[in-house]
Amino acid sequence: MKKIEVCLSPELIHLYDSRGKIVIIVDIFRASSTIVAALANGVSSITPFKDLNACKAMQEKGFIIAGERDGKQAKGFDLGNSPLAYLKGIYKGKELAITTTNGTNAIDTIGEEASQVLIGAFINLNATVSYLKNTKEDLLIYCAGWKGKFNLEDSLYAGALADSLDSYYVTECDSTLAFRTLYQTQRKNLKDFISNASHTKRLQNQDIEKDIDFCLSLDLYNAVALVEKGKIIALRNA
Ligand SMILES: O=C(O)[C@H](CS(=O)(=O)O)OP(=O)(O)O
Repeated sequence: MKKIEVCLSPELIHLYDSRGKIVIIVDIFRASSTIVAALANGVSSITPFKDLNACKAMQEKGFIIAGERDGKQAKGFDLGNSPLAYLKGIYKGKELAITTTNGTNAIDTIGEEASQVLIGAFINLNATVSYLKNTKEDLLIYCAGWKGKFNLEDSLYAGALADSLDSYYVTECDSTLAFRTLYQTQRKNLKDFISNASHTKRLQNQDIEKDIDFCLSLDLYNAVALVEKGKIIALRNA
């Protein structure tokens, strides 16, 4: 049977072997939610960058550029890191380049040894669950955390995904067991529970409560986000 594991922070990723596995990267506040929202609202592809200047240079190539550092829109960029910026198909058909504090950094650390790399968010949880049910490989859920530290919202997403896939995978991984159980106890109270998280408080100070609320909404979209040859694209479930 397939196996599932959860890596709670980029500082721990060297302890995991991603060879031949599906790796799903999660950064609920806000990069992975923003990536899924952008693709579901018609952005044709998203190229993630670790480096701010490399991302900015993509503007000359006709890309829309989104840049965020410490929760704020980076200087000279078209957009910051808000998923709400992509609603109503404003950027439909456009190519996007994006760099964020934690999320695109985590994407950068996963090499080509993984069999597939997905990007996960609560807003497409069920779509990702349906997709993964039909795959053969083991699964590694990789939480982007905050500046190397563990965070609650990414870990609870990992618990939600593990819980939804319970009959499809086995696990000997303690972080999977811990967060599946925490999700089961908090699932009816998820928004309130995560509102205590450090990252929620940090972003609330930046007046982006609407983003937080959006990122914690379940199953708004049926698109699955897949990294392919350095770009993130949408797969739509049948
Ligand atoms: O803008 C965000 O949501 C965060 C910024 S911060 O590090 O939490 O201040 O970036 P992300 O890469 O999406 O975690």
